[in-house]
Amino acid sequence: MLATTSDALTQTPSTTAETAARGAPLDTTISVRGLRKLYGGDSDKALELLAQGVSKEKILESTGCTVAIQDANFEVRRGEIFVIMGLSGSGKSTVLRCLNRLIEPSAGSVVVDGIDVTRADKQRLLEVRRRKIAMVFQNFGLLPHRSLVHNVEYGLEMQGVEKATRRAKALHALGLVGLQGYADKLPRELSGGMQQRVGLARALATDSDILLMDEAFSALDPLIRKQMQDELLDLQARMNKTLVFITHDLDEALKLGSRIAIMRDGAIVQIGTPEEILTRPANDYVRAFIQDVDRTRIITAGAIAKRSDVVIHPKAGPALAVKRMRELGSSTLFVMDPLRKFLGLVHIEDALRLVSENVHDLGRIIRADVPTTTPDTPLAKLVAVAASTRIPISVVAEDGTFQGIVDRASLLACIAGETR
Ligand SMILES: Nc1ncnc2c1ncn2[C@@H]1O[C@H](COP(=O)(O)OP(=O)(O)OP(=O)(O)O)[C@@H](O)[C@H]1O
Repeated sequence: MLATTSDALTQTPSTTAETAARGAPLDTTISVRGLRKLYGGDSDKALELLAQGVSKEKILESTGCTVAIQDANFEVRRGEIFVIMGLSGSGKSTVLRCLNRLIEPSAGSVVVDGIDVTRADKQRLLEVRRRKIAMVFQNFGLLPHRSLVHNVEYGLEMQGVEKATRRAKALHALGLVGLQGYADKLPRELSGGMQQRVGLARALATDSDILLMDEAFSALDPLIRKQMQDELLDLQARMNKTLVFITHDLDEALKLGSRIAIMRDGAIVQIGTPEEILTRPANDYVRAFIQDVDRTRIITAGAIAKRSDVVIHPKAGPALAVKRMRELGSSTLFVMDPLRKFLGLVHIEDALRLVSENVHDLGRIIRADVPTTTPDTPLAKLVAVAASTRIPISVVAEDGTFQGIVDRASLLACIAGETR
């Protein structure tokens, strides 16, 4: 496990005024507009053809330019894990490296916390790279003859941090990734997973708010990879960094991503939360991509809960309850008070009995002992519950408010891969 810290690396003061002035939402930390990258050949001519909608293949033929990014537009929100996913050659690494201008964009803008990186002079760009954006590479990028603590200190040396402070920060960062006690080892004495932790520690030690991670876990074997993913999520929850994470692995993207951008042939074809991508794929390409995913692990009760129709207020009375159930063709109604607090359900037979006994208090027949779940529960966890009862499962938030119901039909539709 990565160690807990009480003094998590602090965020630099936000430049919200600057950001707002540029028209981006306040919680945006990276804003990418009209980004294009062409490699080789006559790029002016190629950009012109690209603007005219000419295909990548034709552009390569007539100008010798490879179009790596066509026209990327996206925002990364502060504190999220923004995953860029796509097959090999789709342009992921190029996009990532344009964010800190390790690769020079051919057109478009990248604004990081109000700083237009694409127009920054050399000095400003160096500052951004040293203090705002750190990078974690797939092949770890460690210096083989330096001890781990010296490797982690490297970025701080570049920042000009004096020796005692950088040693303290490096040791602290090694502790964060669970490598306390390994400070004096050499990289070759560590496993791949441990080496990648050092890569991560080096990025964390710089205090950068933004971490760019390029296929950071792809070189690790599956078990270690899964462990590192869990630990990254844990670390992220405690440190509130902003992460841009590149992967070609859909499962990894779905597991880590607050939002995912799916790339194809240099273009972003969809940006959405894992649930949005699974429930509302933008086109056939995305649909084909996600077809084998176990959707019930990702989609939550809250996402498919039916919110309307099925509720009644406790004061409504049994006659109205019976009428509503007949209109809906349902044998149950879910009762919530005026503050949306969930009270339970009423059954049609009980309501009919009250009507025949001329009793008006619906409260007497509310059944509180019914299956409930929280909105963030993955559907996979509800399958057994749904199989053991005919009553729909009530989705109730932690504060007791009623969010809707999940019935067997919508659960089965989701398991069968039907998108809504
Ligand atoms: N230095 C370069 N010179 C010419 N073409 C390049 C260069 N770097 C990348 N490309 C091309 O740009 C396109 C996008 O490459 P990029 O490496 O960004 O894709 P990727 O999605 O990150 O792929 P991978 O997962 O294999 O790293 C590809 O067609 C690639 O061949």
